[in-house]
Amino acid sequence: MTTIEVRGLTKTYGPDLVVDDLSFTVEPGHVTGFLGPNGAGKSTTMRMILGLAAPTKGSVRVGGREYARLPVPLTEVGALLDAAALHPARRADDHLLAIAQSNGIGRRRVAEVLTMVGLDKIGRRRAGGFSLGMRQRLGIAAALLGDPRILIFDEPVNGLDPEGIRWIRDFMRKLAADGRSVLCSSHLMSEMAVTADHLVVIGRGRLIADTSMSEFTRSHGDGTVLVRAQVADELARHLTAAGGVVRGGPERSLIVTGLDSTEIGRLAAVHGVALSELTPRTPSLEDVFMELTQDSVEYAGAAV
Ligand SMILES: Nc1ncnc2c1ncn2[C@@H]1O[C@H](COP(=O)(O)OP(=O)(O)OP(=O)(O)O)[C@@H](O)[C@H]1O
Repeated sequence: MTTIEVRGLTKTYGPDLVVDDLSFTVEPGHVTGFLGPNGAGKSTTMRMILGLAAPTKGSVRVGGREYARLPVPLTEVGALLDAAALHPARRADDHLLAIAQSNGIGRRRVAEVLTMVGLDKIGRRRAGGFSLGMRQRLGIAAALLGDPRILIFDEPVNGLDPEGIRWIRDFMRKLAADGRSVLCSSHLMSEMAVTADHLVVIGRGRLIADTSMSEFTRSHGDGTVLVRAQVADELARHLTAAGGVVRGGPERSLIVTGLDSTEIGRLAAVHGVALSELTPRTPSLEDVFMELTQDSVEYAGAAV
């Protein structure tokens, strides 16, 4: 079994309810994006999945068992929580070897994971001199040591340059394509839009959405279509007569609601109106996310 099953998970710190009756399942073969505004409870949830924090209520099963009951956890689940958690004076390969040996994993696997993350040429260098991108790769190498079927990444692309972001994105997608379960937290919506297949969205510790990426934007979309025609006014009349709601868009375009692009194309053809553009518009993941979580952000900025 390669799933993560979170059931009724709850965590309080003193009077603060940080994770509130959260239930979701992370399935193999997908990158599951774990989204939420700052302070939503993502890291706390991940720490409970990994047995680093005790739930106040509820349960988590990793590969069918509680983390504490996994005989060799590293072979079941690998995690990148904080890439800065390195001994700066230690060489990269020694860092990995220490983790490997304490889990009964051999030296050969250290060389393998260094190659997988592209650090094989610099494995003898001290981690203290590594860039953030290299540290992230080293952290991922550590997570892969036990060849686990489940991987958890907490904000893996934070602070990385575009090349580093692309590398991590492609790597996560490859891990999922191998049939692994990948759970990746982020508050970067645009990044998740091109990385994740499935989304679990939380706000103030509560589940807001648990859905496929396409369903997420589709079900929350306003379903507008952008249309351009030489005779925009005439087209607008026909569309309105057919039950559409039409308003002016950028650069003399029309934004239509209430009719889909097939229907608009058909009406244009029937009335002999040539179209130069017909674009269904789904809202960006960021738009949907902002709308869904607006009540659950910790500190909202004033409009400027
Ligand atoms: N050990 C702790 N003691 C008290 N409060 C804590 C502790 N750990 C986390 N919290 C609080 O729990 C809330 C959720 O924090 P958490 O780090 O899980 O959120 P997050 O979604 O990962 O946020 P971010 O995107 O900012 O990392 C925050 O309000 C935080 O201050």
